[in-house]
Amino acid sequence: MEKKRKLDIQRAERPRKTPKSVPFLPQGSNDEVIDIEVTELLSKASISESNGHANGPENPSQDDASVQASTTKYTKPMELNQEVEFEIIQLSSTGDGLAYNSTRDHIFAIPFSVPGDRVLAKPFKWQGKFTACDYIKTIRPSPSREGVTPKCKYFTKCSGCQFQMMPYDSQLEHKRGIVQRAFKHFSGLKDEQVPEVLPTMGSPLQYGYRTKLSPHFSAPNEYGRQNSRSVVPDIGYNMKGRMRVMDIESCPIGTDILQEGLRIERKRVADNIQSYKRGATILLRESTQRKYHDADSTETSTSNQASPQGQLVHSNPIDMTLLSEDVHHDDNGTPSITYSYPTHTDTKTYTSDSGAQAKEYITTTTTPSNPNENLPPTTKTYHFSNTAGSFFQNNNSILGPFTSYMYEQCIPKSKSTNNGSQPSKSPIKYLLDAYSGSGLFTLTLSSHFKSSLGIDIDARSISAARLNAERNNVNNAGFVDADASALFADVPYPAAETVVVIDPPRKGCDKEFLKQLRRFGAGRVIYVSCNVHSQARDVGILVNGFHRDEEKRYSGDIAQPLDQQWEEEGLYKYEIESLRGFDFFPQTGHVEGVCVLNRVEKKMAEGSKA
Ligand SMILES: C[S@@+](CC[C@H](N)C(=O)[O-])C[C@H]1O[C@@H](n2cnc3c(N)ncnc32)[C@H](O)[C@@H]1O
Repeated sequence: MEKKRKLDIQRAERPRKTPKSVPFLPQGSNDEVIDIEVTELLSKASISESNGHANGPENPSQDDASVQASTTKYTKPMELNQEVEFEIIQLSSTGDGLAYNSTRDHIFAIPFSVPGDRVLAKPFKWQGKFTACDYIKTIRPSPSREGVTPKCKYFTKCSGCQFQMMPYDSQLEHKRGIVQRAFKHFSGLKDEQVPEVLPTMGSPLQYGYRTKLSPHFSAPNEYGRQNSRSVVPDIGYNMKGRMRVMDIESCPIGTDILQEGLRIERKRVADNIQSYKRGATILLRESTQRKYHDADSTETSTSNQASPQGQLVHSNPIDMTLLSEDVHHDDNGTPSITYSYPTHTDTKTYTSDSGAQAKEYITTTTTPSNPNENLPPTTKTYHFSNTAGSFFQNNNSILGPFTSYMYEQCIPKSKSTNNGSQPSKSPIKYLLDAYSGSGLFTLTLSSHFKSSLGIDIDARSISAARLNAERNNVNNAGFVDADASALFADVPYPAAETVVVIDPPRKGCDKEFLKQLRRFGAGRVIYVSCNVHSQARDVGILVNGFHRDEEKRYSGDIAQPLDQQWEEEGLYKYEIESLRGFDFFPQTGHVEGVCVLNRVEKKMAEGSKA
């Protein structure tokens, strides 16, 4: 009986089947993001039409127009699969150029195009309000493309990169807009609750930066396998807009050693194709071994105790001026590349074994908190080893500036935030690192704190984090291998003196985690995310306790109380101090968001919490 009741509940909670004109769109997915932006564009067109129309309503509000646009039954705008010319008017957060049809009541989404372009494209998938198109060619390029040549021969076919035709500054500015729109559409917050988004921090490397590649292939041809023929499938990435793999021999956003690895692993698969019954993904992960010139031995041959000869935490400034680069293949054809710098040499290798160890170095640079002291910036180099198949950030070149930024953000600098209220008066002395992985933040931020605690659900990452703490001589950090929401079960730190760093996977935090965070009431929160849409939703919950209501979205009412009980229990709320994007993935449409929040002090005295 109980079992049947459960099943009924599950059924009732499943998304209801919606009419074709209102498809169910997974929250924060690319489909939902483009749907919202297309709706907005159609609303604009409908407002300008109405304003210019003698019998139209006088000054209809934006909301009226949204409702109108969202409830219309859409008709297919044209036969698909024929080539048409379009004028691009806007770039969506999903990286598609958007164009109106001639009657401005339908949108076409054309990848690899920018506003100002006139392009030839082939509509292939009607999706109600808009139609997805294949890019064919640019007929009249926008002036903004001038001087930019895509570096990849697969660009405009492969789904990996969207922006190789854009100047890098424009990519960064566009990503700032993505963060802005994410908070406008997904947080449920009022404009005055969201500060101006700071300029996107660029990546030092804009090509050759990815330290992990994962090309894949579909099931090898059955006929070939049965007849012992070598029929090698395409090995690479999905074609843009299709679930079909295209053959990719090189990927210029990958690091040099991974280009070598890609060539070798493609050949390995081709030579052994008879042994594959199914498709597979190939892991390629870079690993670095560093030798400092001021130490007489490499790190791995020294003990874990810092010694003048073989320092594990390298505190002297390092000079990254490249002096020479030497590609080497050993007798088995295994490649390595040695890069020489004035202070050290880095030897890069790659692994395709998800259980092998991969190693990276990250140098944080921090300026003294009191500018009057006139002290030089302090640099510290950490090294991280982790299992190649576990999570680690994929762009090493930005991790130095990024962790330095994170370091600066841990402690509030000014007495008031841009919203005019005050950050916690209690000094921040403790760090809780939720979704810590192998300890990137727990360790690089550790010198700020009396004590730090990292938590991650991946046991392999937590073992790596403990070893990384030892190897980097970080003695004030502990790690727990558990679900993030367990973090608040028995926190040893006073809430007002604690900063919580959150860096969840793309789907964001679950409600239980956010509820517990608001109950604990950490003095400061830094929310890092590779999906600014789920980040905006979660930040909305921290700030207002409100969330977007899926059912009501189409009637323009997106902010609903999450849970009356939360409000009655008087859980802490937050306000946003700053918001900024980081370009972890140049040439692609992705942006990493960092949102810094302060606890709002309760009006009534609640001494026991703080
Ligand atoms: C985006 S990664 C961030 C890792 C780390 N902060 C870093 O930058 O290297 C997200 C991490 O969340 C972990 N994770 C996923 N679901 C989790 C959960 N429910 N509780 C705790 N950790 C989780 C994953 O194992 C992964 O290490």
